[in-house]
Amino acid sequence: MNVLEVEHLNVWEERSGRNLVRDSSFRLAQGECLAIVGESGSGKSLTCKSIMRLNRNGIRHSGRIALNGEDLSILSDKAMRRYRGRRLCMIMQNGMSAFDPSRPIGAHLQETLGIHYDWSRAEREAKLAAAMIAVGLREPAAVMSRYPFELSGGMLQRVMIALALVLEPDVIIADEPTTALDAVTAYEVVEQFVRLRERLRSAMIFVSHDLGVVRRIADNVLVMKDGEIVEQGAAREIFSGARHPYTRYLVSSKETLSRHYKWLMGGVDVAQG
Ligand SMILES: Nc1ncnc2c1ncn2[C@@H]1O[C@H](COP(=O)(O)OP(=O)(O)OP(=O)(O)O)[C@@H](O)[C@H]1O
Repeated sequence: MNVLEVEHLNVWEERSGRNLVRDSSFRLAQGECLAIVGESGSGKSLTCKSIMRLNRNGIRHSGRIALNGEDLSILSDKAMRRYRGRRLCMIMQNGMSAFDPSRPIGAHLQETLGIHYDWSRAEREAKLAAAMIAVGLREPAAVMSRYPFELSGGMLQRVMIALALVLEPDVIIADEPTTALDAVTAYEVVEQFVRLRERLRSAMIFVSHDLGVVRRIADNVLVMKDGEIVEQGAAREIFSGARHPYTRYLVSSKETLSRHYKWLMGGVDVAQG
């Protein structure tokens, strides 16, 4: 069975009636990673936020979004809040905006786990510490005592990945999680996402501008343009034989970045890669 099914998703601005995402349908199987690519403003984030029911006031959506066969649109806001984090986990582009700036990271993480699990404080702390070590944060106690602004972008992304490891959601939605990072840190963070998938076998939506990253992590790719899906299919096929001219344009225009990424990953010669 599919973990997530999105059927005929439409997103629009209430005030003007302007369509922002049109008739979008896709599915996600267990353990699958689906990349959503497309230029800025094509509707990638609104698609993710609609699934999470996190769109701002003034943005409406319709269509069927089902998690393990259960239609999410019939859930109350309270029930949906319980699903967020525990079953649907979103990892944002900017780690800083995901955490409460006025409290140490550990307090925020403890509270999030406390909402979803009946563990004691000591259990929560032990699980968080183990997950932090697993994602390469060597001194969990020190990280937990810091405020968000005291950690780098790469560390904040690792903290969010560690939290996802403990929460074990059914679906992880990562919205451009590496865009704000330098190339080397982005590479390390992508590798943590790869490991996260291997460990949890969760389904994942990975939004990215960087087709090099998409090649590394995605099984399937969905291409958006002006609020519509213009192409979807297996990542290998999209990269080798894209049918839509826009996808071909994306693939060719991102080749330079991909070469740089391959070079970082495996020492492939930039000139040849
Ligand atoms: N709160 C909002 N109110 C009105 N329009 C919005 C709102 N949020 C997004 N939009 C519009 O919806 C369209 C799609 O936005 P979205 O953020 O989903 O794009 P995106 O593909 O994620 O882009 P990026 O790669 O820049 O994040 C854009 O035209 C954007 O201006």
